[in-house]
Amino acid sequence: MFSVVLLSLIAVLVVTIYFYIKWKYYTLRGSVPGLEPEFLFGNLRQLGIITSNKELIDSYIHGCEKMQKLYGDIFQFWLGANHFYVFCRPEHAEEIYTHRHIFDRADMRIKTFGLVAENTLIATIGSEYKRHARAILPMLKKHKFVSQTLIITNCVDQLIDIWKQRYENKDDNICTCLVNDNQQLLLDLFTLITFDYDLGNLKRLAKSAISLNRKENFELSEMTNALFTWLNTLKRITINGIPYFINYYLLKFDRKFQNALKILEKHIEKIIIHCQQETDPDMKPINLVASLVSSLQDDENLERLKPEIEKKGISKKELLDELLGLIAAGFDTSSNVISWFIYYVSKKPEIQQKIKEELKQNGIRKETSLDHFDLLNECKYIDCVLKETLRLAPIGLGGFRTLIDDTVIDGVKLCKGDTVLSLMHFMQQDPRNWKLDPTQFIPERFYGTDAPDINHHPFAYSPFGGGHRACAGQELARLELKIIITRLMQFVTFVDTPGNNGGHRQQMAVAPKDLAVEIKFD
Ligand code: HEM
Repeated sequence: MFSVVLLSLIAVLVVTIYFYIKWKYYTLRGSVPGLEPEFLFGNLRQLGIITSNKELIDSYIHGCEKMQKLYGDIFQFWLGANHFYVFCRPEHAEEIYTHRHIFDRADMRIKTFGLVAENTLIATIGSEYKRHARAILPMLKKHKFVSQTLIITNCVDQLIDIWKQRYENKDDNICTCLVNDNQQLLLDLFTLITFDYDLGNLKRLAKSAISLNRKENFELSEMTNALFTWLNTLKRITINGIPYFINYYLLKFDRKFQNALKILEKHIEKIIIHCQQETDPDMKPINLVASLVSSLQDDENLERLKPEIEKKGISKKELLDELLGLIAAGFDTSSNVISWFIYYVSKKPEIQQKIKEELKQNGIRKETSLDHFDLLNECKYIDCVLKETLRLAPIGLGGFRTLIDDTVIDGVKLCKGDTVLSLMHFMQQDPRNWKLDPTQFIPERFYGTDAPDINHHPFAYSPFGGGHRACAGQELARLELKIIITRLMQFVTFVDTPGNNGGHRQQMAVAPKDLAVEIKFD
């Protein structure tokens, strides 16, 4: 009898919890249109983004685009358990990005990043954010990197040599692993210029190209492997639909993830020691890691006891999280932009030709070393190509913000705690915002003072988000991408092939699913 009562009570409890979670997390709110979400999956399965066993088969961007077609410019959306209101007009973006006292970094970002690196800039707000920003933001300004041009070109040169080894004068000369190649390029390059640390992936890639002439037989470095485990975990917890506190405990017992963290801690400890040995404490920090290391707290225990507003500097754990967060934010985005650039220009040889002519006109030939970024100042067409790539490439959804006060956008009442998304990618391709066909890759839309789309609405184009929480690395990103594009165009031409079909593959950012080009060496 007792056990029957107990079982009944448990059953009632489970059903109550189920309905509570369903009501709290998975129910349409107010009058804003949207698809009634499914338990755990939200709208992801309904929109064909994931399968029933949570395999990602399409990008979140396609999902949001389908919703816009169904419901118009304002709708609600569930990415797993994460609910947000989506806004699709530049006027909405302006409202969201310019009112920093109402819209701050989104809770879902704080919580998901917080599970894998709770102290990264991306996952902090208020005084804690300001303390981290003081150590990081000044070091991500463009002028801090212009002297690193040679490091960037050296990395690109290594990759071009790898391609030569693999494809020059070979029958099988179609490259289908560019997304991976570009990831290794950006990982090595990013850790070198920001942390003065060589991950050695390009060297490994080169070795495998020489010894086996096969691109698949390539072993990642220990740190890169751990980094990918960490990134995949971040991607998984973003979409697995499980409430945060359960994910928190699942991660505590996830051995693969915990091992990866230990490996990352070990390598980052090495980076810190190397940096401390190399840096003169009386000199100004010369790179990002040096700035972070110089901000390390003298007495962590003492700082921990202070209220946040009085804390100074960052702890060692915070430094580890910052480095991970910056790699996560910086490498996947930039490497996918390069992959999309290659995809778009392989379809338009005339654009590659125009870039090459611009380089020649500015005296930049094959043998010209790009040791001064100033050399590229006059290459305005390349700027337009990069701008157009960032407009069309489906890198991310846009800016997420959580409200810290009630407000109204375009007649929609929003409450403190609600999360909104300014759907940047959609706006960048919405025909209402562009004169020339926005589905086409046309750098000329921005080229020259009277170019057709030069006077677009300022908030119709925001690949780096906007406002006080816009991308912290955008100056670095623009600089490294311009140098990479230039260096590639100094030496190679990308030629379209029958398997070069594009499509979306959702990683942290979105990569082209089928990128297959012939690489011609000029
Ligand atoms: C083409 C490359 C990149 C793209 C398209 C990109 C895009 C973005 C976007 C859309 C956001 C969200 C902005 C918002 O919510 O308004 C963001 C945030 C961020 N990005 Fe980037 N990013 C790129 C490269 C980088 C690089 C190279 C770094 C670092 C070195 C970086 C560091 C960050 C950080 C730290 C944040 C969070 C800022 C904050 O929370 O205040 N990003 N990025």
